Formats: sequence, C-alpha cells, structure tokens
Amino acid sequence: MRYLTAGESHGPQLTTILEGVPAGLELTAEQINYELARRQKGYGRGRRMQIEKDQVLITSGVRHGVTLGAPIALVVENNDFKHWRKIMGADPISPEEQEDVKRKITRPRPGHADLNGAIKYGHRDMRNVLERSSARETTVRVAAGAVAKTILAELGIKVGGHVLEIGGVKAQKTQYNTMDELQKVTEESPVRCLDPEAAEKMMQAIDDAKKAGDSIGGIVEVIVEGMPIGVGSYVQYDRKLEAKLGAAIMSINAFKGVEIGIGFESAHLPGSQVHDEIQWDEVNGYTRRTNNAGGFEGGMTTGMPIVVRGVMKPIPTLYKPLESVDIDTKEPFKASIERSDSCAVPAASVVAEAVVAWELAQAILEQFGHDRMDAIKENIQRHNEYAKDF
Ligand SMILES: Cc1cc2nc3c(=O)[nH]c(=O)nc-3n(C[C@H](O)[C@H](O)[C@H](O)COP(=O)(O)O)c2cc1C
Ligand SMILES: C=C(O[C@@H]1CC(C(=O)O)=C[C@@H](OP(=O)(O)O)[C@H]1O)C(=O)O
Repeated sequence: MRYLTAGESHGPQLTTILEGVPAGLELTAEQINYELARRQKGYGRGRRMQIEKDQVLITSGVRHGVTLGAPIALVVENNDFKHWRKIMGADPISPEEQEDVKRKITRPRPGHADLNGAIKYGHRDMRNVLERSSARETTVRVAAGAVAKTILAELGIKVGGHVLEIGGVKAQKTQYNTMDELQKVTEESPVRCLDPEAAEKMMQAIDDAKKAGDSIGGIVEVIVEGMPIGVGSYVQYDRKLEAKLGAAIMSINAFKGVEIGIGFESAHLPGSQVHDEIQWDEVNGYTRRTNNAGGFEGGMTTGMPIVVRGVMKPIPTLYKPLESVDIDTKEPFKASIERSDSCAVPAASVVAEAVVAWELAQAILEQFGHDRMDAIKENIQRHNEYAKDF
C-alpha cells in the first residue's frame, strides 16, 4: 500500500491517491470526514480553521460504500481558495493589480522551509515554497490515515492518541482503562489531553504565548492495541517497523523528535529495569509484565500496545518578529505576518495517529496479504492462534 499527496495550501484542493487498499473494505466519506474534523479542532489554531470545513470527496476506488481494490482518489477542497484566486494564478489580474497581487515573498521565516526551499528550487518568490511546505497538506494525510484506521479496525486493531505536554505544561494523568475511554476523554478536551487540570493550564499557556506574539510546541503520544506478534522484521534495516514509525512521525511538519516506549528514559536505567519480562498463559499466549519497549523488539511487534511519542517544535510563524534577511536586498528585517496558529499540538496528535495507522496497515498487508479483506482477516486469525500456542 502506498500513497502520494498533491496540492497547495491556498490552491483549489488537496488530493491523495491510495494504491493497494484491499477490496471488500466498507468505506464511507463520513468515516474520513470524522477524522478530518478531529484534525481541525484543537485550541490554539489561527483564523484559517474558521474558514475551512474539510470534507472529502471519494472520486474513485469505492462503489456502494465498499472498496474495489482499485486506486482510491480522495479530494478535499480549500474553502480559502476563493480569497486567493488571483495570487494563485487562477484568475486574470488587471494592470492596476499587478504590483499588489504579484508582490513576491522575499523574507524567509526562521524555522520554516522558506529559505532552503527557495535556494533548492530557485524560487525568488518564496510563496512557491510555503504553499507546499504548509501543514495544510496534513489534511489528506489524515484522510489516508482514516482509510488505514478503517482497515485496522476491521482487523480488531485500535489506534488512539493524546497530548502529553504543551509549552512545558505536563499532563499528570496519562492513564486510561480502555481505548474507548481514551477516545471519549480526548474528544471532549480542547487540547486532546487526558488530564483536565493540565488541559486548563495548557490552554492558559497557549493564550499567554498568543498574547506575547509567540508560539509553543509540545509532545503527543499514539497508542495502538491489538497488533499481532511479529509484524515487521529484524532481517534487514529497511524492514524494521519501528524505524518506519519513527520516519512517519518525523515526516509531520514541525516534528523534531520521536520516542518509542520509555525511549530516552532508558538511557538512565539499568537493563533489569528496562526489559519487559516474558510470560505465557493459555488465554493470552505470550505477554509482557511491563511494556517499556513500547510494543517493539528487534523491529517487530511484541503484541503489547505500541506506544510512540513525538515532539513538536513551536510554530515558526511568529507575530513577535525574529530576525531574518530579505533575499532581494540582503538587508536584515524583522518579519511581520498576517495570521498563523500559535499552537497546533492537539491537531498534530491527530496527524500522528494517521501516519502511524498508515505504516501499521501497510506492514499488516505486506505480511498477511493485500487483495481481499476477508482473506487478510483469516490469515491474521490463523497467525494469532499459531503465535499463542507457539
Ligand atoms: C497541524 C499543523 C499546523 C501548523 N500550522 C502552522 C502555522 O500556522 N504556521 C507556521 O508557520 N507553521 C505551522 N506548522 C509548522 C510548519 O508547517 C513547519 O514548521 C514547516 O513546514 C517547516 O518544517 P519543519 O518544522 O518540519 O522543519 C504547522 C504544523 C502542523 C503539523
Ligand atoms: C491550513 C492549515 O494549516 C496551516 C499550516 C501552516 C503552515 O505553515 O504549516 C500555516 C497556516 O496557513 P495559513 O497561512 O493559510 O493560515 C495554517 O493555517 C491546516 O492545518 O489545514
């Protein structure tokens, strides 16, 4: 299974084509729209989210609500496009408008793709960079992830996520009993946090940052329950599933770090306190007393919940100007901007769920077949029985 995305932030639409989705999966626009709406919520976002109401159009690969095994094309329109038609070159520009509409962006923002992208592709107008480097693209990655989640759900695998930290405010309560509870509590929290007291403080931190013209980042966690044992492989570096998850998280705009299980903490602990003891019983087969490894050993799943965390840096576009250099005049300047998110960590946690779901669904299909959902389901059931009594 693979996918590509296309589309500019202020262009007409975003598109993704998913190839290799098995036949026989029930898939509706509502399921995808549900995930798109989750990504749009979240405290700290800018004015753009009031303009957009992301809705998917499934233009191929699905008939009567069931996948055909053919490529699935998904399209999400940008409502904001109507305000950008001239700037994006979709409408003619009158001579009087030329100067205004064609004014180039020559002032790169520290922390964004502007300068490196302009040098790489030779764009003297950095709009040509920012249109594509914008995290608007994560809309269709979430749409692709929604399809992956639907495949996983059909196989009894659940994906959830939550926010652990925003702007230095840490969630104290991070435990939950079931994935359904995790889902319910985070849906009700404006910052997708399990700890209501911390959530209040996080929102205050976002307000404070916004007032100061600043931005803040944070940490998100994705959990996956129900993965069979032994998905991925240790035999070749590029087949290690853990590494693929790491790359997927790092591919999200503004993500600067990734951790699996207790991750960085294991640097400070002896092996006896890190490795998860193995046990066996007739009902559950092989399980672990703890899950410090976050569901992975040797690049393969252990059958325990997968726990992946990602670090998001603060948003680069700041109302409080940082120093940079105009690429035309080479003069230093302090940037001024029109609109931006001040914190997008809650939204990014939904993106993180989506990219993790995609990698896991991809790995499942690689191992258990990818033509028909019913055959894949049977293969996994057989594998789970085999692994239990192994
Ligand atoms: C959901 C989401 C929303 C974002 N919103 C903004 C924004 O409003 N302004 C901004 O400058 N960056 C925003 N970013 C971050 C930039 O897209 C990102 O920093 C930029 O593409 C440079 O890439 P890098 O940070 O991965 O190096 C957002 C990221 C995500 C995941
Ligand atoms: C549009 C989205 O996020 C955008 C991501 C983004 C960036 O630079 O990454 C910059 C902002 O774009 P604009 O300048 O048009 O407001 C965000 O709104 C979205 O998440 O759907």
